[in-house]
Amino acid sequence: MNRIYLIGFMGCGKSAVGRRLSFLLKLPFYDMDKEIVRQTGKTIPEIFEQHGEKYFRDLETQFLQNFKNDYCIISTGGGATMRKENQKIMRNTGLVMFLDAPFREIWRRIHRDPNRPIVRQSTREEIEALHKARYRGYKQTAHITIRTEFRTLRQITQYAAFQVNRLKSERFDLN
Ligand SMILES: Nc1ncnc2c1ncn2[C@@H]1O[C@H](COP(=O)(O)OP(=O)(O)OP(=O)(O)O)[C@@H](O)[C@H]1O
Ligand SMILES: O=C(O)C1=C[C@@H](O)[C@@H](O)[C@H](O)C1
Ligand SMILES: [Mg+2]
Repeated sequence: MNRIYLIGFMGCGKSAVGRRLSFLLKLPFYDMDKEIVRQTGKTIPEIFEQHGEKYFRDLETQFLQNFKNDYCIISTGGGATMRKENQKIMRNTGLVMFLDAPFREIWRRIHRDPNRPIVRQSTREEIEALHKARYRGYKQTAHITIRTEFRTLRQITQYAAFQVNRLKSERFDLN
């Protein structure tokens, strides 16, 4: 139990909070999407186009199975909590924090981004339905849910750091 996983829908703030938390707690930061891009030498849209979504989901599971570093912060892909297998690995190897942002805010942040194949191919209603369908999975996977509405990135990061320090003595071995 010595990693911190940030989970949640696309655009909820995982990368932005992860970077700040990494600085505050002095722990290295890994972005799962970026690691997959680095390992495959392909962009995420390329992976989806050339190999399909299932292949990308397998890469996510492989990343979680093979990742060896401890004492770090990992920002996960927005769909990485869909598989039970992935949920298990995350809960068993770290503290899992769900950044819970309201859908209208998420949509405002992601709808023009060309690097998100799922958003590019879908309507707002479809993405909202996906958010709804995944919500329970995020809640179930997380040890802690952080509601981000009306909070700045700084406030969210400080709250996350407070939770890490609070839980450290109980079950989270970061020393
Ligand atoms: N609480 C917040 N207040 C203001 N801006 C925010 C907040 N959370 C995130 N943002 C901004 O929203 C955008 C999306 O955030 P970010 O890239 O961190 O999301 P993400 O969860 O990593 O998404 P993905 O991994 O799917 O790309 C960024 O420009 C980020 O600075
Ligand atoms: O929500 C999703 O299914 C995804 C989110 C991104 O982080 C990437 O992992 C990819 O674009 C798929
Ligand atoms: Mg990100």
